Amino acid sequence: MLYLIPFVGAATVLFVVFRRRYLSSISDIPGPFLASFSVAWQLWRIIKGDIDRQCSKLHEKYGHFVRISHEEVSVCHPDAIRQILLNPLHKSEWYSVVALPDQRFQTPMSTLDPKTHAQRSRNLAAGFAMTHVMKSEPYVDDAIRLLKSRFSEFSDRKSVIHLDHWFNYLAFDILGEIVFSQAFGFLEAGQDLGGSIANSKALTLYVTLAGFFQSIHRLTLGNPIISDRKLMPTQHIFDTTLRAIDNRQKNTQVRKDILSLWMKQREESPEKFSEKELYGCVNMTVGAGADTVSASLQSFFYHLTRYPQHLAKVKKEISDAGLTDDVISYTDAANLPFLQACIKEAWRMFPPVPFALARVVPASGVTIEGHYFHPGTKLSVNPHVIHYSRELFGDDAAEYNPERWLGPRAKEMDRQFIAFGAGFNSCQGRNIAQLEIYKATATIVRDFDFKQVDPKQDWKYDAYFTATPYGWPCYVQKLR
Ligand code: HEM
Repeated sequence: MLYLIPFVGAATVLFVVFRRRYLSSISDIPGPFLASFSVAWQLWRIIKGDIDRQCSKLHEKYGHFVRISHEEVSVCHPDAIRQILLNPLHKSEWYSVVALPDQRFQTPMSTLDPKTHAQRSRNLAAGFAMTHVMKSEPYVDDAIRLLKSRFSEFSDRKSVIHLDHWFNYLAFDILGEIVFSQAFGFLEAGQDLGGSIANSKALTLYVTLAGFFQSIHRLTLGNPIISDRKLMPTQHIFDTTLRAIDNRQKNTQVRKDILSLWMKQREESPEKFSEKELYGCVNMTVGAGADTVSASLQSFFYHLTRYPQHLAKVKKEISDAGLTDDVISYTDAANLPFLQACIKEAWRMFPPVPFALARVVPASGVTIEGHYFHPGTKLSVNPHVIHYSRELFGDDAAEYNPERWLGPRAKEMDRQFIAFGAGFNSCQGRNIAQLEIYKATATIVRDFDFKQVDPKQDWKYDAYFTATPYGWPCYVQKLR
């Protein structure tokens, strides 16, 4: 009888493959062969680091709907954002993995249903509110001032600078100030202290893949027994968070930072905000708020060095506005329309989260362009795919053209702009990101010029859940 086992195993696999490929409610949706019966295509493209570009190519070939796994359809359609992200639908199981280091550390991001998500988000709202974030502006100024002085050193020495490193140091240090009342010290040290930045890339790849294997993840590396022994690959970022909390306790000059507001919230309603949840949320904030900002700043300068006409125009706008403060204020930067268009276009060209934001079709089903999707199907919207759609952004969608945000179609395109996601799960740190990015771009573009060591060399990046470019060394020249 034993000799039958391989045959029964093979027959079962063939049956599952046949059923998924030919008898599923999404069998009529085109896509790669592997995706018609498994998640193998997604895993392979994530490991290759090009899932965003591959998805865009497939939409170019097949149109509005592409089957990217046996149970998931990527949608690139004028109604996609309204029907899928704003609806609001439950998030796919994938998101559970972002409870780090294990499932006891729940956050809004790891929460799948919109109701519980809203309740968890309320705990964090005061800390992320613009009125509170703005109180940190002087400390953001300090960090930008320090970055300027480090850039000046590179300029004086005429040595090569890697902006991916320096923008990450800036973003981490600002997070430290805003969340823990103290910079992490990356800018001061001029290096990746403790390998935090290098590790966060490995962590992102691990998390992006582990999201497809929740049960295995929870039984193995995402198991409390493992995480309590600090053996998790995700441990590094958690250690960074714990160290920052520890240092904050010793700090006699703690301000009313984000952590103080969240701790107050927990004191008032401990039943609604557990200690583990608080730690999870701090961890999520540190994890979400550095690479994304570094990617945004890089995209701004990378594209402007390649489009001198836009660079000249943004410099002129700042000069005409007579902004002479050593660090330009948030309000002044927010009032420069062309600068704002350049920033937005940088986000459009390079959304720092270039991954399928997947939601689950509810019992009532979802119909898009007459196509009925059955309950349980995963529908996803990928910011990169949407932003590069010629149907949504015009024939020049692949071109960096900030003028598009000042033209007659700007409002219409704005509805398709999803660098920060959309709906209940959209980015809660957007105010912080905007504060630092508006100020840093305005100040640095006014005070420095960058030239790529090899102007023909494209940057590199690996698209996991987030993506941060690298590999475009520059020379920097101080202007004032
Ligand atoms: C330009 C920089 C940033 C971009 C483009 C960005 C983009 C995003 C995107 C696309 C999502 C997920 C949406 C989804 O899954 O549907 C997200 C979630 C999130 N981001 Fe950001 N982000 C940025 C910076 C930040 C910063 C600086 C922080 C905090 C300091 C932050 C905190 C968060 C949090 C907490 C979530 C989870 C939201 C939730 O599930 O309720 N982000 N972000």
